[in-house]
This record gives sequence, structure tokens and C-alpha cells, in this order.
Amino acid sequence: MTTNTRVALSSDHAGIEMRQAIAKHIAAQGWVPVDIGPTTPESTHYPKHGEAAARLVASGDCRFGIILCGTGQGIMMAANKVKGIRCGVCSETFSAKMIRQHNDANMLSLGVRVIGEGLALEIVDAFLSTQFEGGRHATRVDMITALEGQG
Ligand SMILES: O=C[C@H](O)[C@H](O)[C@H](O)COP(=O)(O)O
Repeated sequence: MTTNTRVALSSDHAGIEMRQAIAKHIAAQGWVPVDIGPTTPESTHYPKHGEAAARLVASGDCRFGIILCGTGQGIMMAANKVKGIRCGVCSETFSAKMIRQHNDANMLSLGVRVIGEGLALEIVDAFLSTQFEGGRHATRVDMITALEGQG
């Protein structure tokens, strides 16, 4: 486990309950959930919540970010626009492990209308417990980073 144990959490209105369950789950494992909401169920706009969590990760304040919306897709797209962010949507544990192992993902996105809470927690565990393998994968991640700012 990394020395920075802070995990940014955010969602749109669709993801509030699952996000709070994830916060409780990871806190029990020693992670520090940095839950930036929202907490009330009014309809809101996922790009701003994805961006807010991504900024906490990109700045180094949080080691990882976990974000949620109906499909996980829109909020992932927003987070990936922030420089330094590598975020993938996962609906099963294999991909959650691989985005860490091969892609050095620093954010995970979940679709609240796609998967149930039990599977979501398993995916979170797979993501947070898997290390980046480096080697040939580092070359490829560097190539992703080089694309940033090229327009
Ligand atoms: O990718 C976007 C997410 O799935 C949103 O959670 C979804 O578009 C929100 O839809 P609605 O406003 O109908 O709840």
C-alpha cells in the first residue's frame, strides 16, 4: 500500500448511495475516503463532479479516485480530460486489476445503473489492491502521457 492512503470519491445524483457504501468499505480497510459529494439527491451534472475528484488526484492530494454515475461513462470521460488522470470504467474485477497492473490507472469509474453494490465493492477491492507492473507497460503509459496537451 502507498503512503498516501487518501481516496477521492464523487458521483452525480445516481451514485450517492453506492458512493457512501464504498467510502465505508474502504475506510474499514485503512484507506481515508475523501468524499466530496454530492449528498442530496437533486439532479446534478456529472462533469463537474468527475473533474473535482480528478483534480484531487492530479494534484497528489489523493492517491486514487473512485467516481460514479449511471453508467460510469460520462463521469469517466470528464475525469480523463484532467491532465495526469488515467481513469477506466469497470464492471468486473479482471479489468479493475488490469487497469492498475498494465495502465497505472489512478481513477476507477463505476456504473451505478449497470452493476450492484456487492460487485462494485469487489471491483473497488481489486483496483485498490493491485500494483502497477511497470516495465513494458511504463513505456506505454508514458506514451499516453505524451498525448496530453497535443490537442
Ligand atoms: O454518463 C452519464 C451518467 O450515466 C449519468 O448518471 C446519467 O446520464 C444521468 O441521467 P439522468 O439525468 O437521467 O439521471
